[in-house]
Amino acid sequence: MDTPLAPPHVIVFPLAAQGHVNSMLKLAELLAYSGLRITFINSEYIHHRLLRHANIQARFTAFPDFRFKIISDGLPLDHPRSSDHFMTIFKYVKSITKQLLEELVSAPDRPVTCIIADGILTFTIDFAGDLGVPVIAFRTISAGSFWACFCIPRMIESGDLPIKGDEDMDRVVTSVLGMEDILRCRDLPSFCRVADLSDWTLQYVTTQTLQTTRARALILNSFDRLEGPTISQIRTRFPNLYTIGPLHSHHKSRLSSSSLPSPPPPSPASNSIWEVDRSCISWLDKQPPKSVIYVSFGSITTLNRQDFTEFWYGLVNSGRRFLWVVRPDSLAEGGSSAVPEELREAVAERGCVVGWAPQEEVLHHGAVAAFLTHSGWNSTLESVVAGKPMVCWPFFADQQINSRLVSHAWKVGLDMKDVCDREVVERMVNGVMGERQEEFAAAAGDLARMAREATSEGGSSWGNLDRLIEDIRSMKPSS
Ligand SMILES: O=c1ccn([C@@H]2O[C@H](COP(=O)(O)OP(=O)(O)O[C@H]3O[C@H](CO)[C@@H](O)[C@H](O)[C@H]3O)[C@@H](O)[C@H]2O)c(=O)[nH]1
Ligand SMILES: C[C@H]1CC[C@@H]2C(C(=O)O)=CO[C@@H](O)[C@@H]21
Repeated sequence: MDTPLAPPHVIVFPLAAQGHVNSMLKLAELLAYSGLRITFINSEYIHHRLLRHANIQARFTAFPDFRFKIISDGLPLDHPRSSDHFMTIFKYVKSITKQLLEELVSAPDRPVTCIIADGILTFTIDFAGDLGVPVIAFRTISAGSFWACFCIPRMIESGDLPIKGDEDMDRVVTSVLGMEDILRCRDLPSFCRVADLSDWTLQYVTTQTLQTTRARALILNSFDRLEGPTISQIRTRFPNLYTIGPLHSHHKSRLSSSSLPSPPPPSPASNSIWEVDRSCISWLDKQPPKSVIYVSFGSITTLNRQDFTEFWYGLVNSGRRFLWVVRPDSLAEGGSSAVPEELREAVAERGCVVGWAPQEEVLHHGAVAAFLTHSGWNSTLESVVAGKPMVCWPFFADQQINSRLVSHAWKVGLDMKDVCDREVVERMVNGVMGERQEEFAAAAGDLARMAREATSEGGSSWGNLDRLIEDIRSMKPSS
């Protein structure tokens, strides 16, 4: 009797952060449903939290061929892991990657077909190359943010970078092709805001981005109609490009389709590393339709006491109902996140505060009209799919570009960029909930329809994922 051929084996290697693991685990799950063998490299910190809060044990035991490989991210387990720790993680993970891949590739029972590495960890390409294993890069940010990072050398050559001080921030940037009409200096990724071009983070992000050209292919969590002009530019440099997003919506539509080779798991797929407080859903159930602004700044952002206070006053003074996610580690100085005394009554009447919410469910709730967000790419896509207008307060990295896409490319919301005062919060919340509500809601509804189309059978992202799987199946495993 012939031995059946082993399925292709894909190693998935994300940066150890909620926003990155989220989409890369969704993709890994989709590949597993298509019959591929997966090894998902996870940090110990994230893995323990996923076991506790995201039910991954039950979800992934459904696939006998799905394994987690647990590594350290270089930080002690009790480190708070807010925005300023990435440099340590990048350096540490790079230092262990060679040995890690050698170990995985040498396992005789699981020959490796390819590695899908986070596009911010493209140093993987060198180590994998030595082992004869191809790498596909998956950059978890928007096409626009990826392309701006790719154009950093061009921006330097043309004099767009470095930015020459605060008065330069509104200068239009012309050297990011496809985005000439929308980008100002203040809309570039936050690590471009340095006078010294040898800055470590700027150099790191630029190098990792440029190295993407050496990957076999590039995956982006976006869809063609969302970022058309930029995606066309990217294709000129990356012909083997797979735009397969929004992945959370794609994941849902594939799992509800009848074409799956393996049956889907009984429970919904959450990749949350915090304990979800569902009391906010009961609270939302009691609010009138389209009356609530949902406020969340993702998994990494920290606020200083002053900005935090401005948000409290801005939200209360808007007169709107609000649901605000305040993580236990939201305050930069570790201070108290308590409501200012004089606002207590108003907050009790109109507000709900939780430590972590079931965000996708919240965004789809009928009581929610709009989203005040830090413009992380997952949050932006979740809002797009739910058809909810946004007020953006970008904090760092790619968020500065995403918020500009929201306000100036798609016109589905307003951008507070670089300003955090109570009057602006009040005005913008009332802008999306009141005066310009219909205009923004109509544009957001159109985007949501396009997103659904892209991730339905016959849609662009659906077709691209099929092509990606075929591409992987055509690769020869390492021996
Ligand atoms: O109460 C909450 C708050 C957030 N989330 C989820 O947490 C994720 C947050 O992801 P994202 O919006 O992308 O923000 P970050 O956690 O800040 O993500 C990091 O990773 C992203 C992808 O690379 C980047 O776009 C961001 O700038 C970077 O900070 C989303 O899926 C949310 O649904 C919840 O489930 N409940
Ligand atoms: C700390 C940030 C550096 C770059 C990473 C990133 C990316 O460009 O891929 C996006 O946001 C952050 O998670 C990372």
